[in-house]
Formats: sequence, structure tokens, C-alpha cells
Amino acid sequence: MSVEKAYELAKERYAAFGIDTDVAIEKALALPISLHCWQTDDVGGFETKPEGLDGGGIMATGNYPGRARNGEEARADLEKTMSLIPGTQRVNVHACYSETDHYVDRDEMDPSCFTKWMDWAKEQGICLDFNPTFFAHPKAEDGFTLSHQDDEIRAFWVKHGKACRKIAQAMAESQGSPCYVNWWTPDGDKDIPADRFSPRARMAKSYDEIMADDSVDKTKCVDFIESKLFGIGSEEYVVSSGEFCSDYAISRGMGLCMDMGHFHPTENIHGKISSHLQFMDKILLHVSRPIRWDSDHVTLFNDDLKNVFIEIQRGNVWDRVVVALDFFDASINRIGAYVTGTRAARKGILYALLDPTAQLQGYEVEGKKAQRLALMEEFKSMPFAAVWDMLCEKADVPVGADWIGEMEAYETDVLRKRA
Ligand SMILES: C[C@H](O)[C@H](O)[C@@H](O)C(=O)CO
Ligand SMILES: [Mn+2]
Repeated sequence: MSVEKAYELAKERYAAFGIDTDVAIEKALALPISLHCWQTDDVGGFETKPEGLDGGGIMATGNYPGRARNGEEARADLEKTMSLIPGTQRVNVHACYSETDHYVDRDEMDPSCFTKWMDWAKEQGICLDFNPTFFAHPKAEDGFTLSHQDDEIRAFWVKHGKACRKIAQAMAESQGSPCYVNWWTPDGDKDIPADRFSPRARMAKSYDEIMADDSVDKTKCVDFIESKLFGIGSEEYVVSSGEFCSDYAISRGMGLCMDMGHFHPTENIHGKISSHLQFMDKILLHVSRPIRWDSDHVTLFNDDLKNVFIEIQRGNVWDRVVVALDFFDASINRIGAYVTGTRAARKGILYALLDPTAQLQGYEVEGKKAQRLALMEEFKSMPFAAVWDMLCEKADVPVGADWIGEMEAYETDVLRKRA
């Protein structure tokens, strides 16, 4: 059956519940998703570094051929990726993806280190988001940055933070709209600390110092702080825990970033959205898929993902949630990872926009809880796929599995030719 025929039938089914599929498609396509540049190269970064200068990074596992080795390759991969994904996209750049002809250390970075990204974004007609990089650097080797007990090291990272807000502001000015900045630090301890208080006090102090820079316009550089429960090497103690970050964000009038992989393995985030949004204007989501101790598997169209977007729909808070991705898999074709994960996120958005929210909430008000449960369950077998296929057709990107061939061709023609 053609996409059009299947869509007409699906449209009728949804219309019987008062849901306009054309409107849902349009809205789903308009909502921006920020693609994380770090999936192109397994979070390596492109800084010009003197020989031997390195430092622990985030661990991406796998060695699939074709990793981007520089900004040109990363942007080419992003262009290919974006051609296979429907809807509005942004690109999220980490500070370690600076491109300079000589070494510029993190504390000395300025907007000129990202000119290539900004020029490219303009050409592509997309907006950029930004992240300071508090890892993969010798001054982050012992696992502490903004909460470091050594004042010189802490000051170095504060300087990096200040520089990053100026870079984000320049990005916002270049694109004529806000740049969303995510603050994540790995600071923490593998085992039981004797003092959990002092690093947290220093972390808060550092953030206060960074955010005190009044020359940065908060409507251009929009800051979010990302929490984490534990990491590899910080299994026992993470300075920027859930409580630390949400308390900090609320008390300082900034946003919170919730990464779907940063909580207890059986904990999920959709129930938290309605709480945080009582007290903060915006939240940022890192859409991801945790598996056991890994927080960053490629996103899939699973219940956790659907529930997050359904919650946004039911609270009608689409304009208060910024959607970004955070997964990386170096063991499979990286374009395949990007496209699978981002298409899944867009599917989640569309799925939620087709939710019979008004009817469900009506049942709830009337105390008709059996009807509420029944309708939620029945909606799981509505002809969603036909609406999704139409969304892809409207966006002029491959329908269904058709994109896999394009990924394979790109692997043969481009990725396999990289050393
Ligand atoms: C590269 C990102 O900053 C990083 O993935 C962070 O967002 C995170 O989730 C760390 O676990
Ligand atoms: Mn994250």
C-alpha cells in the first residue's frame, strides 16, 4: 500500500478521537532536536594539541572504521546524517571541537576557535548549541575540575567556563537566536569520600563565579546544569548529583539538564518533568538509552522515550523543553547510530502529539479511571507507523528502512576510505 493510502486510513482513525494528524506532523517537524557533534568521532574532539598532551575523556567503546578525524569530516557526516532525518535540527558543539591552527588551551578559547562551525551552521540554515569541556585534559586527570581543591586548577576551569559563555553568546549572535549551553562536569570519586561537602561547596562557588559575568546576555547564552548519579571512576560520589543540580538551578534561576541515562537503572525521568517545571522556566533533555552502567546507548523508540514526550504533551510544555541527544557508539556505523537514535526521538515526539490527551484528562476529571486506562492501552495499537511514514515523506527524507542503503553507500564511498 502506498504511504498516502495508509495515511488516509490512519488519519481517519485518529480523527475519530478528535486528533488532527496533519497538525501533529507539522508540529513534530518544527520542534528542534539538537544533534550532538560528538557521535561523529566518539567524543575525541579536534583541538590542536601538542604531542603527548592528553587526559582522560569519556569512554566510547568500539573501533568501527570511519571515525571523523577533523571538523570537515564531522560536518560532512552531520550533513549526511541530517539528510536522512526528518524535521528541524540543531547541532550541539563541545568546546573540545575547537579548530585552530595553533594550540589554544581551554581557558584561552574564544569565539574565533569556532568560526568554522558558525559559518557552516549559517550555510546549513541551522542553529548551534554549546558545551564547555571539563574532561579530556591533563587538568581533569584526577577526576576533579570546577570542584578541585587546588585553587589554581579550579581557577583554570572557571576561566574555561567564562570563555564558553562568551563563545555561546557569539554563536547566538551569529544565528540570531539563543544558544543553549549545557554544563556537565565529571567531578567525583570512585570510592567513599571522607568529605562530600567541600567539593560541592567549591562547585557551587565556581559556578557562581562563572555565571557572575554580566557581559553575557542570558537571553542569548541560555545555561543548563546536568546532573549525574555515577560514572565510570565516580561510582560512589558525583559532585553534581541530581539534588545538587536541581537545587543549584532553582536557586540561581537557570535550567536543569536531565540525561535519561543519569539515574538509577530502574529510575526514569518522565515523572520528574512536572516537578521541575513548577520551579524553573525551562529544562533540557539529553535523550539517551541507559543499559546497566552505560548511560549512552543509541536511543530507541522505547517506552521510556515515549513516556518523556507524552509527559510533555500532557503538560503542554513543548515550549519549555529543549531536546538534545546524548549517545555515542563506536562499535557500529556512526551515521547509522545517529540516524537510528534521532529518528527514534522524532518518532517519540510525533507519537506524543497523537496522544488523546484531552479525552484522557476528561476521563480523569470525571473519575473514569477504567476508561482512562483502556484508552491509553488501545492507543498503543493505533496506526502510528502510517503517520510516521507520511511525516518522512513530507520532510523529503527516506521512508521506513530505505535510509539503510544510503548509510551503506556512504560507508563504502566515504567512511571506509578514511585511514
Ligand atoms: C559529552 C557530554 O557532555 C556528556 O555525554 C555528558 O552530557 C554526559 O552525559 C556525561 O555522562
Ligand atoms: Mn548527557
